[in-house]
Amino acid sequence: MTTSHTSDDNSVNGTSGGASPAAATDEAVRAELSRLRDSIDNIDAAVVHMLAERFKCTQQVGHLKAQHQLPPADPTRESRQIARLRELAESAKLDPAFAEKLLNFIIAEVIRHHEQIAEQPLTSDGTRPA
Ligand SMILES: O=C(O)C(=O)C[C@]1(C(=O)O)C=C[C@@H](O)C=C1
Repeated sequence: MTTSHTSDDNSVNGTSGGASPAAATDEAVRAELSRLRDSIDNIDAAVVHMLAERFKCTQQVGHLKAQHQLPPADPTRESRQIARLRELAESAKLDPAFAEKLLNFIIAEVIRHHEQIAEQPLTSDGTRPA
């Protein structure tokens, strides 16, 4: 959406009296921006909640791996995840390179957590503190 303003148009800063066509356009732009930002905020909240759930799962994986002396990283699994995510991204019209970078970023953090868990000393019952 584009808006053309003349050089003496000061409706953007709210001093035009509010009745000019430009002021009405400005209001429509502000309303559209606000509607889109509300959706962005909802999507960001969903992303945070989904990531929190993912990290709850990977924390359990970290404990399982530490308990059974399995290495924190599994490059074979990662390759499959990346190939799958790139395909999903393509069909969703999302840049596959971006999807891959994002997954690698998340996995790097998970591996860091796995390493921290493995470094924690075992408690008397043979488990590690959550
Ligand atoms: O599936 C595993 O083995 C995990 O530890 C989880 C996970 C992931 O975050 O998806 C993290 C590290 C591994 O290299 C592969 C995958």
